[in-house]
Order: sequence, then C-alpha cells, then structure tokens
Amino acid sequence: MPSKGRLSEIAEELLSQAGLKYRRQNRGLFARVSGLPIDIIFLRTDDIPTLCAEGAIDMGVTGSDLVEESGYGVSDNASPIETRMQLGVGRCRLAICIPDDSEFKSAKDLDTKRIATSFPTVTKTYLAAHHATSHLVSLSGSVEVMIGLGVADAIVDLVETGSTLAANRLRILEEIGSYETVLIQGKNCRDKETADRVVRRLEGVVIARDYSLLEYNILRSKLAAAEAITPGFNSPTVNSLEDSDWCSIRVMVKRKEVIDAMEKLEALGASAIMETAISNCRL
Ligand SMILES: Nc1ncnc2c1ncn2[C@@H]1O[C@H](COP(=O)(O)OP(=O)(O)OP(=O)(O)O)[C@@H](O)[C@H]1O
Ligand SMILES: O=P(O)(O)OC[C@H]1O[C@H](OP(=O)(O)OP(=O)(O)O)[C@H](O)[C@@H]1O
Ligand SMILES: [Mg+2]
Repeated sequence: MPSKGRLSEIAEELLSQAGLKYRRQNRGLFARVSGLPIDIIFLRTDDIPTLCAEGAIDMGVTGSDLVEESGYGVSDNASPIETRMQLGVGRCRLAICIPDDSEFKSAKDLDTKRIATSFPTVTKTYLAAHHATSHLVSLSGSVEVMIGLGVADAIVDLVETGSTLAANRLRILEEIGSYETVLIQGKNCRDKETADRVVRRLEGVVIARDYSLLEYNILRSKLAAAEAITPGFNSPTVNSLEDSDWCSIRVMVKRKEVIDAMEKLEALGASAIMETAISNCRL
C-alpha cells in the first residue's frame, strides 16, 4: 500500500470497504490484516511496481502511470508484474505542457529542446515515436515551475483538474496517456488463492461504486423496450405484479447513466422508478 500521498487515502478506503481490516500504528510501515493471511507493507507509491516485480511484495496498489514508468508494465508473458484490476479511482492524464503563449505546435517541435519531468522513461518513448530527441531533466516534483525557472522549455507531468497548469500559465500541447489507480500482482506471487480473494473482494467494491440498483414497474407489453434502456449486467430480473398486465424490474445501471435511463423509462410509461445505492456486490 502507498505509505502517504493521495493514493494512500484512496487505497485505505478501498481496502476497508472490501472488508480487509488492519490497524496501522503511528504511521508504521507494517500491518497485519485480521482474519486473512495478508501482511501489508507501506511503501512509496512509485517504488511499488519495482518491489512487486522484484518479488518483495506479492500485490500492490499504485498508479498505472508509475507501472508504465517502471518499465515492468508491458503486458506480455515475460513481464514480472501483471495488472489485476483497474480500481476506477485516481484518474489522471500525463501530458506535454508548454507556456500559454508558446508557439510549439506538436511534440516534434520539441526536438533538441529541454523537457522537465518525473516520467523520463515514458516521455522518452513518446518523443522517440514522434521523431523528437529532447534533453530530459529528471525531477521528482514541482515540475510546473521549471519553465519559469528557466530549467526547461516544456514539461511532462500529470494533469487532473488542470488547476496547477492554469496557476503556472501553462497549457497542454499533447496528451501522452490516461491513467488510474491499479492493483498489480507479481508473477511469482506466493499465494495466488489469497490474491484471487483480494481481487474478488475489491471487484465487489469497485463495481458497486460504479453501479446503482434501479427498480421500476412497467407494462409487460413494454418490457422489450424497457430492457433495451436498462439491459443490466446479464439481464434484468423480472417479477410479476398482482395486475398481470404489469411487471416489476430490478436491474443494475451505471450510476452516471441512471438519470438518463429514468427519464427514458418514465417516457415509456414506467412507474415507481427507484434508484438504490449498492455498497458491495458479487456478480
Ligand atoms: N492530480 C494528480 N496529481 C498527481 N498524481 C495523481 C493525481 N491524480 C491521481 N494521481 C495518481 O497518484 C499517483 C501519485 O500518488 P502518491 O501516493 O505519490 O501521491 P502524491 O500526493 O503525489 O504524493 P507526493 O506528495 O509524494 O507527490 C500518481 O502517480 C497518479 O497515479
Ligand atoms: O491538474 P491538477 O488537479 O492541478 O493536478 C496535477 C498536479 O498534482 C500533482 O502534484 P502533487 O500535488 O502531487 O505535487 P508534487 O508535484 O509535489 O508531486 C501533479 O504533479 C500536478 O502538479
Ligand atoms: Mg505528487
């Protein structure tokens, strides 16, 4: 688990919702999960891919950007780590950024220019693919101020809301990739059965966060049209009502699609449409 920083909070909340309970004392670096054969080690987020690849840890929560930067992320059989799950949180983009008033038009224009970044490997690969060889200045943080300091002509850094860029009068030239928090597993994981249990538990939480349960009543004659609006995970559950012309539906719907689905169902004549949040599930 990440020992500090934004991913530490994200990971703590996910594990707790998945019922993996542990007590971390005074920002200690080690904790034991109650009732499961799992020990947690708190490490720097950016060291987690390497330590998993080296077999020091069996699984880890980290950013997919850091997995890619570590060089261990290539998904082929020789890779010492695999991404078991995308956790649906910590979403961000890695982008080449330049001053608001810069005249650079594309990555190619950065050939022979100076680029400050905490992602030298990913940056180098991207630039090479775009026929640019730049001088990379590798730093571990506060990259956005480097253009102002005269250290670089452009930067490659993570962007989430874009507020740090705006505050430093920078804009995105090109996006290199989109990333999120992931659960990784080492190839020589010592207890694959427990690893699978962790994955199943986290899946329950991650899917539940993404989906709501929608219930509504609909005329049987409109069932096919309603199913087209809310197809569900496999298919909706259909129950009979006292009035045999009607039926009641229970179905999983992506949270961000619920309002839209509700409107369409209402227009179709559905009634008693209700959304319920799911806190955990097994599908
Ligand atoms: N706005 C963001 N900025 C940076 N990283 C983000 C952002 N949103 C999500 N992330 C993810 O968080 C990871 C960094 O996590 P970390 O736990 O090191 O947090 P941090 O708050 O950046 O810590 P630090 O104080 O060491 O910079 C990134 O690699 C990325 O995957
Ligand atoms: O688009 P935004 O929402 O503004 O987020 C992006 C900023 O957040 C991160 O910095 P962080 O807070 O981790 O500080 P750091 O540079 O010290 O790592 C990242 O390196 C960007 O600077
Ligand atoms: Mg940071």
